[in-house]
Amino acid sequence: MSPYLVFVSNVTVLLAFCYVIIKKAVGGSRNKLPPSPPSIPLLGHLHLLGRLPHRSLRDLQARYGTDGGLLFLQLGRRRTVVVSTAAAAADLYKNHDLAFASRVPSATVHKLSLGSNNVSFAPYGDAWRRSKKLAVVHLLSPRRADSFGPVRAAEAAALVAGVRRAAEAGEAVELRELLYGYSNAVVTRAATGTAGATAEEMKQLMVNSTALMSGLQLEDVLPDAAAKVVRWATGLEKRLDRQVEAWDKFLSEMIAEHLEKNCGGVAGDEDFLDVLLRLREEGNTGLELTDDRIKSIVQDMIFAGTETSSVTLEWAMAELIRNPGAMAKLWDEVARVSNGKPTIEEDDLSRMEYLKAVLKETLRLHPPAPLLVPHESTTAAVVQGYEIPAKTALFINAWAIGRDPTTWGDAAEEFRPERFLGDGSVTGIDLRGNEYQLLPFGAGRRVCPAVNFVLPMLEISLASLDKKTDVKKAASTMRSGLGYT
Ligand code: HEM
Repeated sequence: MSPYLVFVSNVTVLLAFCYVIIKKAVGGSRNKLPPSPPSIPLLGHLHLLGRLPHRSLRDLQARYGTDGGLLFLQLGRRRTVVVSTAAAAADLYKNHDLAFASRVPSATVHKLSLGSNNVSFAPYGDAWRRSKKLAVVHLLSPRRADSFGPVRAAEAAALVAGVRRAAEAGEAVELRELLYGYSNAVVTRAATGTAGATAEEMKQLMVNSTALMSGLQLEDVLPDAAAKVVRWATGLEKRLDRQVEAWDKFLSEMIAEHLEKNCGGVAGDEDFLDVLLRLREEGNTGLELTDDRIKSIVQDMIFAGTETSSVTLEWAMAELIRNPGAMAKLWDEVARVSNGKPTIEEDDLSRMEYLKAVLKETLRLHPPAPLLVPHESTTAAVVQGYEIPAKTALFINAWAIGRDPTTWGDAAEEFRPERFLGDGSVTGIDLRGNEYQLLPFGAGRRVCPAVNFVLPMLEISLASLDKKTDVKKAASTMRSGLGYT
């Protein structure tokens, strides 16, 4: 063979070899990520999210996903994995919980949460672990939750009185406002002992902060430095600074009042702020409880607890009003267990099985955080056979998982508390993240630490809004209606 032919054939073999290697590498790396819809430059898949992202994500999963239950999205700058089935959630929580235990960083949230020195937004690490332990052991333990029984009873009575007043006068009632007022009062009284005008001030701070934190954040699409310039140029940075100052002033006054009040020791039950100040004195949490950290933790509890609880109550009432059969069963149970007593007592709640099923069913269909709070991975992980790189955001679509017909059957979209009762199809499923089919509080390391605290708070208010309260009469004249989205 001529040297020329040898050269040409060698080059051809070499090129073919390179082609195969490159194709394999490119194709292979694409194959290693979960399936993904077509994207557009800069936004990636952001434009596909819509007004109710949990709904859009379920539709995207149905259209582009596979049985693995994972979808890969490029949301602006953020690589994101969405989990939409109980099986994928089980794999993730059982095998990769640690890898995904951090939070997606956000400059706005960091600022408004007073430096993320708290439980909800702290990145995974020693400080978060110690803060979480502190919350679980000292703030939200079953014993501490019990100690707030009188607060729940008083606020449930105020809620009932508000509804009755409206029903008797035949007036329109903003049930949403009353339920928010109830949740806000219980959570702020537990956190700081505060009610009345001060709780109102706190409510205003929360409303303003939520408006600044919700929706698309600049850093989602722009590099950090550019996002900072835009925040400064648009006045957003100033608005954030003002909001942080207002929180800081408010919480500093709160600490000063508590220190003054507690100088001879706390009389009666402690609120969260009392507990944190006492733990600082005792000095054995392994965490430096500076004023700033205490402020951030107290603010975190109020933020995490208020809206979630009031939205749950609102959905429960909405479902009961549009399902009169369920409402009647609940009222029968309340009447039977309370046996003619004028008010419901917390001891009665343990005998109200239908009430508990109503709450489970409400949280199944309407988890107040439908995508939980986004996590972020700190290391690469192989989930359901796909390679997920480090620094990938994770959305668990608890809303879609709660409505998946493979778990919940053909009537998955219907409100049927009976499914959790007797020989119902899913009797044994609980709310604590042990069953990956029902995840309103999340699961694993980042699970909500407040289940003990919040369930009696939700139960006592729902049981108290019984037949005698005339909630139906009041609700039938509701001005704004309940959220049916
Ligand atoms: C119906 C009421 C509530 C629901 C449905 C709920 C749900 C959740 C969810 C989904 C998460 C995120 C889980 C995750 O990241 O995977 C969470 C976290 C958290 N919740 Fe709740 N929550 C409720 C009430 C409360 C209350 C009343 C408090 C405090 C008083 C609270 C404190 C927290 C905290 C501190 C975290 C952060 C946990 C962490 O990052 O490790 N929650 N909650």
